Amino acid sequence: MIEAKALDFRIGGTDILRGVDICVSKGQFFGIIGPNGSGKSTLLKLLSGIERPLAGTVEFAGRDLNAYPRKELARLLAVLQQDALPPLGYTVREVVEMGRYPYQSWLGSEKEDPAQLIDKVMEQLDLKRLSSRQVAELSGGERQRAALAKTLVQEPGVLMLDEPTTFLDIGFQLQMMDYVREWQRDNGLTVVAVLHDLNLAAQYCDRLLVLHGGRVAAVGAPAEVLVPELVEEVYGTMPIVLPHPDNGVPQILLRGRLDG
Ligand SMILES: Nc1ncnc2c1ncn2[C@@H]1O[C@H](COP(=O)(O)OP(=O)(O)OP(=O)(O)O)[C@@H](O)[C@H]1O
Repeated sequence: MIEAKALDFRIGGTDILRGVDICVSKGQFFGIIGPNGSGKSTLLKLLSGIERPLAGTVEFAGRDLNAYPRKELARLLAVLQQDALPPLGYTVREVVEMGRYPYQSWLGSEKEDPAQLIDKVMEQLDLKRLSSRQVAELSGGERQRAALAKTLVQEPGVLMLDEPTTFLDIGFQLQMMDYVREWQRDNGLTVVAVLHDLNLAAQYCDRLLVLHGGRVAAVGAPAEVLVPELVEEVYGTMPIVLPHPDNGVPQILLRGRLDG
């Protein structure tokens, strides 16, 4: 579904990404992890076409990303960036409706009325009671849900998420990830997510790519990637890794320097 080869990216003479390959199959939940500054958000920008690589190629379904007309790409791909909502003057419903832009004619109308779809997504994300509230008045978790609803009504085949759980408490973190997984399973959505929380990444992702200093340090299933030696090499701290009692995926326990 998504294939990027030999991606290089540089800012002001500094290498940010070097020789990054990534291959994501249709319907996969793919996680990008790595320490601060390792290039995760930059990689997501290259994969979504927000930035162009200095060298290398990005293809969606065998076609170069740059060959897609803008609206066609917007029907295929939705990106949830951090704090992506317009700050002022819109209600939650209006913001969610903006997700239908790729399907509208230049007059702003659609062939089929999207109201039912919008209602369904708002219902699923528990946004109906917030429908006429201004987005500026929402809590962090409510804003994240509204932003996710906007991307889901876009009915994308591919959803890219940049740290979608930042600022959310553990209840909302799980809720957010569960919503995305539900869509992934029910609608065959392909998900590429930059995640900081390694335990969430292990729970939800089919595959993980680890970036370290702008290069790929490892790629594979969570159990192949989240091993103590690699975590120590990349993050500089030696954790305890245990299988989750529910499903056996690796979970990380941190050790303070003075512990043990
Ligand atoms: N506009 C910019 N100008 C200069 N350097 C930049 C710019 N944008 C990113 N960088 C640098 O590129 C590197 C990778 O940044 P990026 O945001 O992709 O990392 P990240 O892995 O997403 O980090 P984090 O986990 O802290 O969000 C960092 O060293 C960052 O300082």
